[in-house]
Amino acid sequence: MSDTSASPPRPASATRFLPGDPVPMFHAATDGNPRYAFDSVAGRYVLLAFLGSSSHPASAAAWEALGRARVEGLFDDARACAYAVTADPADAAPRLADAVPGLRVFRDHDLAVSRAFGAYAAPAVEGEKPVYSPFALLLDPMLRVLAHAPVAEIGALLAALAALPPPALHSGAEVPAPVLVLPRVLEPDFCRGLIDIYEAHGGTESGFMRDVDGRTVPQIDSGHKRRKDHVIADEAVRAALRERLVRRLVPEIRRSFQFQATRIERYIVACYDAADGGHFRAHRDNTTRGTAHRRFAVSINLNDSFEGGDLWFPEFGPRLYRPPPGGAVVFSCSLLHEATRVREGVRFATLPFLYDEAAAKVREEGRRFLGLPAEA
Ligand SMILES: O=C(O)CCC(=O)C(=O)O
Ligand SMILES: [Fe+2]
Repeated sequence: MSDTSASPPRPASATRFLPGDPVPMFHAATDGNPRYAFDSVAGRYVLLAFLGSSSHPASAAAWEALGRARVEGLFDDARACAYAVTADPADAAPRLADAVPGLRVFRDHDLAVSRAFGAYAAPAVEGEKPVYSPFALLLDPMLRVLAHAPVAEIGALLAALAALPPPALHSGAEVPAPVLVLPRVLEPDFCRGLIDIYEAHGGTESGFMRDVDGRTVPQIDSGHKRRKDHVIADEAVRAALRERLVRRLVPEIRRSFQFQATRIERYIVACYDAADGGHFRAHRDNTTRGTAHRRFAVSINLNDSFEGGDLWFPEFGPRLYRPPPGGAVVFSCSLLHEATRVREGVRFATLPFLYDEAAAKVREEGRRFLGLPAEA
């Protein structure tokens, strides 16, 4: 966005992030996960402490303070969690070690994260060594800055965190997620027909996309996602589904979001079965190069004879969303969302992604990175 007004004043502490600013998303190694996705921690308060190295006395003291606060119950992964960022290989466990739930360590040995957040900056004078300026950020459940402080003053951030309301009330009152809930998209007979197709063919365990070594490839991890999908092969059924989306869903997306959807990805009947713990944990739908074109995700339930199997949007609080059979929940593919575990029965759904002509160009580009033939 271009703007002719002056840039905001520099904050007093080392961070260039001011209250209200969204922070960069990143992947970094923890001891438990070589590619921990920071964007997936949204939905709770987050304390992100750039320590640099615990060989700095102030950073060592901040680490101690985080550990004490965790023991006192401040960091539990539900209301809040904390992350220390170290660039120092000498901080390997046990010097700095994860204490789950609540406290984890990012191993930022290439300094990519520290650089992105301005904790590690090139020297002002050429020839001098770059400087690491340890500081901490307190983030809201949408991963926007609430407060910042040099690590020596981390106590002030911990006190501020302790005084905050539950995450769902961080903006003062509970707000619904910016999603569209739309009943009556598919008729009961049409829903029944799609379930019949699934039952006639069965489904195959479906993965999720991840970028690995520059390619977007499907991954199977039953801890993250458990669902079987049948890809609808019958062109007449695809056309009938498309017709209903164009007639009943596309105009409502235009009304609510000023977006003209012209393309559909994915004609599937998905099945989350309580018998194998069907679920899909918190994720966003457009975070890989092969999926960057996706604009709106659509969840249309085909039945209602199940317990659990709700959608929720952690960045916007704990409210659950469950479209009636034949009804849709439509949401931006960049929102964090989760399909909760089906506790009883079987949930059938059809789950298209919508995009437009501009995004079709992005998809064409993205095909180069797909590690599998792209679906029509
Ligand atoms: O089960 C749902 O309604 C959502 C599925 C989902 O998030 C996905 O397939 O990416
Ligand atoms: Fe999704």
